Amino acid sequence: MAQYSRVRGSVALLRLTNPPVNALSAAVSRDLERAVRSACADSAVRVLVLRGHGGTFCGGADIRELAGLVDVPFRVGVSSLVALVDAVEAAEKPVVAAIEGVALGGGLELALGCHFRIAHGQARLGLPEVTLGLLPAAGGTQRLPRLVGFPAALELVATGRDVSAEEALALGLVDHVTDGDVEEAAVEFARRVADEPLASRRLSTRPPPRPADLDTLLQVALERAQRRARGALAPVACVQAVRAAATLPFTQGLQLEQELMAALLPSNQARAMQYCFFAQRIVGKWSLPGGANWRNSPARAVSRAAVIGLGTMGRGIAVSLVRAGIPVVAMETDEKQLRVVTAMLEREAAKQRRSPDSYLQLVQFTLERRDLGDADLVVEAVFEDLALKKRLFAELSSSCRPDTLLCSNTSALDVDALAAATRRPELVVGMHFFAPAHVMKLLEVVCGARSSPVAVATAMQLGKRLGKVSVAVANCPGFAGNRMLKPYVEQASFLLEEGATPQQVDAVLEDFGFAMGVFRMSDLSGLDVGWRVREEAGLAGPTVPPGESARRRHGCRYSPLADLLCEHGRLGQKTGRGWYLYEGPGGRAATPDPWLHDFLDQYRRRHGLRPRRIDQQEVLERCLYALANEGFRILEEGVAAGPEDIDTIYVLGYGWPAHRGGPMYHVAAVGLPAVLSRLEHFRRLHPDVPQLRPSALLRHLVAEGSPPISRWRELLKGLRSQL
Ligand SMILES: CCCCCC/C=C/CC(=O)SCCNC(=O)CCNC(=O)[C@H](O)C(C)(C)COP(=O)(O)OP(=O)(O)OC[C@H]1O[C@@H](n2cnc3c(N)ncnc32)[C@H](O)[C@@H]1OP(=O)(O)O
Repeated sequence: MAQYSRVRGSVALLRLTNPPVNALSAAVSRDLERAVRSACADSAVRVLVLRGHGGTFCGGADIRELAGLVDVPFRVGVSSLVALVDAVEAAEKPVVAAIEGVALGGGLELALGCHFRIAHGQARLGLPEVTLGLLPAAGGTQRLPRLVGFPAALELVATGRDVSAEEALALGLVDHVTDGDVEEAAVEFARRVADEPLASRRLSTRPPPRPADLDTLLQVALERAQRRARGALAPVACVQAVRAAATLPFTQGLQLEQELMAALLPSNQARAMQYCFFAQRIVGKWSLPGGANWRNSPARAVSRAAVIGLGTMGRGIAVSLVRAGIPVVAMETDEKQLRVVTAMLEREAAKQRRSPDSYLQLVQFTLERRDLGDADLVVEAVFEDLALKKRLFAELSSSCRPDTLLCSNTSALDVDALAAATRRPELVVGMHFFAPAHVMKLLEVVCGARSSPVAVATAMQLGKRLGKVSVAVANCPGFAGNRMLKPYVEQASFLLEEGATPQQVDAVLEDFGFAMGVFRMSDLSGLDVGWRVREEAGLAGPTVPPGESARRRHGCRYSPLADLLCEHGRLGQKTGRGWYLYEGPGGRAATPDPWLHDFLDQYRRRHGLRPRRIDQQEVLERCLYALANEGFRILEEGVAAGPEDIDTIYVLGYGWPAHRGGPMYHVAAVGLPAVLSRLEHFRRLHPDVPQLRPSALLRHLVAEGSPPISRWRELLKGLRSQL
């Protein structure tokens, strides 16, 4: 697991080996500590270089141990890693970290224990523990501010953001960056510093810098952490731990760091976030009913892509492709959109510290379909209109190379219908990006009934290359994410009819941890989006059958509130009014609107609805259980392969708070029997709302004794699956 060999006579090269990411399990930490001590005791050794095996330094402590998936008591785990870092720092011979790939979490803490750090130009460094509901507990919160100062340390520890080697150099986190062989550079460097005094290189002995505005910095960091993830414990604990570096001697700071970690580790939030971590890896392991899967189906190389339509979605997709180094042909008739996408690319290039030209030269704008002919993959991102998309797919099928993959960014439409319009249905898949597509980490890959393994593999792989988590789902209206959103939004509207206000519902959801409540979200995305979908489905507008009552559709309860707002021209932020009032068209600050409250009063009176007081629990249960209930139906039908897929979709695509794990994780944590009983209760009260009827799968799981969520995926394999 950790060996050392001598190179160039006096340099001990220690290699940390624990594939795939050289995670520091308790056993590996102990082994490496022994190797460090042996090298230090070897009189032929003057200096040590520490590197990782297989092109990466270290992915941190072993998360399986932290999550309790491998049985190692917390004290043993922490003490092994802390002892390792302490031993490295205390070594009487210089230790140089040779960082390539990643140095994350405990891996970076280990590097902070080293006396010098050399990084490869492509390396990434960071302390992502906060994203696992934890904090760096091997001295990271105490050493980092002593090295890079408080502003940077607070930001990096509390957000978990990782930095490039270049940024690390600018911060003083590494001493040297090389684009050549990192081991070579580190050995060279080590020989130069072999005789340097080490006292000032031991971060634990350095006095922390004390900026004059430290109190303000800490206060701002705390408020930011609280705002960013409402109700999340870890970001606050991270700030508290870094603050200790300013106020306490190193050893006491370390002790506080470990006490905070000991409180976080067994918390429900940490469990939920670690579940999310593994869920995001499980979803990459897709399979299709015919037996094709991620292992046996190689993806096709995408060396040139095309995007059709540079509206909000198409622009983000084009930027994502360019950022990943993929040349793009972008087809758009509106010149204004070309200017917008050009400006976006320039901004992105600046963010990545690249020249604007390095991005702009990868895009070719065109009006001609024949220019798409050479693309390996086309992503269509035109207006959400099935007839228009079908026409386009038929044309693409004639004009593109016979092996070009045709992908649609539709968020709800029938991918099989698009495939049927082409002469290559096996090369058609949905690639549902989320807005803004260059920011959001989720990609729903929609597998049509005839999509081939190579098409699915290529779309899944491309998502990963774009830095996204790809989740394979089967084709059905709304796929997984938007299909589940429908009952959630509907419940919220019913609650308004029954006496709630948009701000009351939103406040409950935001207290739960959503970045935005359902009404603020709907104002942001635009009320007309759902209105169009409802019109197409015959639920709103001229397509509603004559004689249908305002509050019923197909024999079930229906709320026309959103349709009525659209008819009043209240489309959300874009028109300056929707469920809330804004400063003007395009405004962002939502304030309650007296007009809307009058409108709701009149509406209730018109329909004989007596408003009642609705408590927080009812808001939460009706919205979230209706949503999760649809999730069970999706699993039952095999539209998604497991709860991890749904939870990943919701956490990465819909702002579900990661510290609550996702909708399926949440209901499992609440307890399936309790959720079933509340759904039965609401169903009795609202017999005309089918979404409140508990799904067969929920009943089945309760009847089976509510197995843990980790077993659902296996159990579902016995049911009908489209994936
Ligand atoms: C009881 C002990 C107490 C210790 C106290 C000290 C506390 C220290 C805290 C920490 O260090 S927490 C860990 C912090 N590190 C991270 O959060 C990094 C997590 N990993 C990643 O971000 C990525 O995996 C990666 C390292 C950037 C590699 O990405 P890549 O896309 O190349 O591969 P993946 O598919 O993500 O991962 C491959 C494989 O490896 C598993 N894995 C990754 N990191 C860890 C880890 N730190 N521990 C255990 N396993 C890890 C991952 O689950 C995949 O496994 P699979 O089985 O192939 O799906």
